[in-house]
Amino acid sequence: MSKEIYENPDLKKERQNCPFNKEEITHLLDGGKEKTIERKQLENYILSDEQLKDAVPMEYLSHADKYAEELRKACLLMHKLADSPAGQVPTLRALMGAGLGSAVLKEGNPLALHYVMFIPALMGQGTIDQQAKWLEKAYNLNMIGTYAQTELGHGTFLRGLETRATYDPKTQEFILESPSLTAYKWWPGSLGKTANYAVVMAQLYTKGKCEGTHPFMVQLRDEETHEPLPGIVNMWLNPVCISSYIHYGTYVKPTNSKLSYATMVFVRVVVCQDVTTNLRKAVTIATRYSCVRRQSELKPGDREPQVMDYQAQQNKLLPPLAATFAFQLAADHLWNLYHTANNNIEQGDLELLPDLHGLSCALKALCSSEAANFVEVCRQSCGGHGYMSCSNFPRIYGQVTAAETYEGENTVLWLQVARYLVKTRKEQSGGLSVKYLIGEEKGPKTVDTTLEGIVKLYRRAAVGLVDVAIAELDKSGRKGEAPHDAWNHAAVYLIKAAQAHARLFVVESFVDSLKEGKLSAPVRTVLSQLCELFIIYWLLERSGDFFLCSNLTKQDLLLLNSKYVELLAAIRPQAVNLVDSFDLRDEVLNSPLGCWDGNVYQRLFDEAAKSPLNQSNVHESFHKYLKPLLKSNL
Ligand SMILES: CCCCCCCC/C=C\CCCCC/C=C/C(=O)SCCNC(=O)CCNC(=O)[C@H](O)C(C)(C)COP(=O)(O)OP(=O)(O)OC[C@H]1O[C@@H](n2cnc3c(N)ncnc32)[C@H](O)[C@@H]1OP(=O)(O)O
Ligand SMILES: Cc1cc2nc3c(=O)[nH]c(=O)nc-3n(C[C@H](O)[C@H](O)[C@H](O)COP(=O)(O)OP(=O)(O)OC[C@H]3O[C@@H](n4cnc5c(N)ncnc54)[C@H](O)[C@@H]3O)c2cc1C
Repeated sequence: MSKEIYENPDLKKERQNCPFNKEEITHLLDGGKEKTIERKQLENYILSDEQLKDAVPMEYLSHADKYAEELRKACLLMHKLADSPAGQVPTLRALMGAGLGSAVLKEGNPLALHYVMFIPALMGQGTIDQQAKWLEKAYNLNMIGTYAQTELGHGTFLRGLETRATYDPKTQEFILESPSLTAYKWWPGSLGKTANYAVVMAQLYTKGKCEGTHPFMVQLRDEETHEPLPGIVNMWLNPVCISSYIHYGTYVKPTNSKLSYATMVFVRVVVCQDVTTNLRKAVTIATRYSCVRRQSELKPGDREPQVMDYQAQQNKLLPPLAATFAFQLAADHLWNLYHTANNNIEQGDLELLPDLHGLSCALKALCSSEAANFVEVCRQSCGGHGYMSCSNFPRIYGQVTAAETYEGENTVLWLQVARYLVKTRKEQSGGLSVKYLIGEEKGPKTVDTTLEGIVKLYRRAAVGLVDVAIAELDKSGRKGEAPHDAWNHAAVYLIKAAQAHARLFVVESFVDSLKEGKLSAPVRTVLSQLCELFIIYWLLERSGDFFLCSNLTKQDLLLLNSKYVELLAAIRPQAVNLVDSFDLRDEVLNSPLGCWDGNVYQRLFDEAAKSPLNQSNVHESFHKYLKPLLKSNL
């Protein structure tokens, strides 16, 4: 007799009479029906493998055992990648996109940097010959690489990196050295114990002149014994300059000195997708739990309500739910720009490079910071159970907050965006992705609170805040301040302008995607409600920017507030159906709070029972420490 599949009755009720086709949204997020099929096949292929499951929860292992267990699974995963029926590269791309890696490797993937930075660095910066020599070896995992740029003393300021690569014309070799403690490479993933090669970013010196940071291929460990090569601690020999600019002893400048930063641009684009995938997990966990959890009293004398019926809970969870769609669509736009710009760069056309740099910095900083804030709100919305390690919120939060720092600390990236915006506005040229900065904003300054009207408000804020920042820079200049001091004293305005630009891009991506997309009427309705909710939410959160840069009035704001709470109520009935559309398997969510069947309490209890402390009634430490204390009559 088939075992009755339990489904929490409240969740079951939430799923009845769904007014839209969930699969249509799943296909939209996957990039089409075929992609959904491919993803589900990959998920089955990976998640059905018993050897990829944890014998005991990772949190109960020692540091060394965690590393060994993650490495065991990562190596097994690589074999499965190589044997994948879909092919290695499509499977890898699906693995990275679907957040599947973290479903299997919960403490982190010791081989992630090999795929996310080492191979992209070879592909983006290696010469044809170097790629012929190393790419196959890297794809076949005959070498494990990392990307070693950050040092103990420098992570942000690349022009300040201390590692030196001095070219010796006699031997035609580069001598790499770490001249000081602060020059030690620090932070690169896999560098400590896993990688045997690294792309090392170092200052290139030739004929006594520093030519700036360049990438070098360096072997770190013996391929057989894995022992560090001689002198590896503070002196490296025999590195090879990737995309060598040394021709017969003479340095030939690259067309753009920032092309050596290309790997970071790629990862910033990838990070936008990754933090969105993590946010989708957090929203799914919190939404399902909020429909299972009944607490307190809404109507005196009534049964305890689902906490999702509190407007306060909807205000916590529906903006992040909407954000997952907004960030996904913006990340898709950025990915397309990345490919176009990269193809052009390969043909020597660098026109889109500033746009790509500006936009990748903007979206990486915006998506990572917003996702981190929203994940924390999702955790808090689950009360005490949200604080448990098994809820998976601590791990998801750790992953998204890391993204606020790595690949360019967010503040530093905001200032990069501001530099690009100020230049575009002042020079009235270039800026293909910031066309609104070129020429004056036409049309009346009256405000209408339609979707189009709200988008116009975002544009006014984006261009207005750049002008406010420029006015500050000019004011400082008139006072005789040097440009670098004026820049530093305008930082607050510059960052606000950069953030307003990033939000405009996300808002326009969302609105334009709904206009262009071939959507059924029911899906268009619910996504339009989410879009309107999200752009009003952000406007209300940052109303000062809009008051400063448009004719927005107090009445407009009150009207938008009313519209916002109406949208909360309108979307509430579809919350579970929307997160079900993400099609995230329980193994990917990895949380008793977010499981599809809503059997939360039993699963929480089962998780707690796995703790080593729950394997006996009295832990041995009682006899060692507590009992003597109890007897000591202090
Ligand atoms: C099976 C496995 C599956 C695994 C799946 C896992 C998926 C997980 C997803 C993601 C995981 C990611 C893991 C990543 C781990 C982290 C890695 C790292 O952190 S690597 C190190 C990152 N470090 C940085 O980002 C450093 C930040 N600093 C800088 O980039 C630079 O110092 C700077 C801040 C940009 C300043 O550079 P610099 O001083 O040289 O330039 P400026 O003087 O400011 O500007 C001069 C002009 O150059 C332009 N510019 C600057 N940068 C770029 C660029 N990158 N591209 C193009 N142009 C650039 C700048 O705009 C100026 O132009 P003008 O104004 O003069 O025209
Ligand atoms: C989880 C994780 C994984 C990582 N993996 C790698 C890796 O694989 N390879 C690698 O090379 N690196 C890696 N890193 C290092 C990472 O790239 C750096 O930590 C990051 O670039 C920030 O640089 P920093 O640590 O020097 O911070 P700092 O720049 O020292 O930041 C300290 C403060 O100074 C401020 N600040 C710095 N410059 C400016 C400025 N110009 N204007 C205003 N404020 C400024 C920052 O905003 C920040 O508030 C990793 C980091 C983390 C957290």
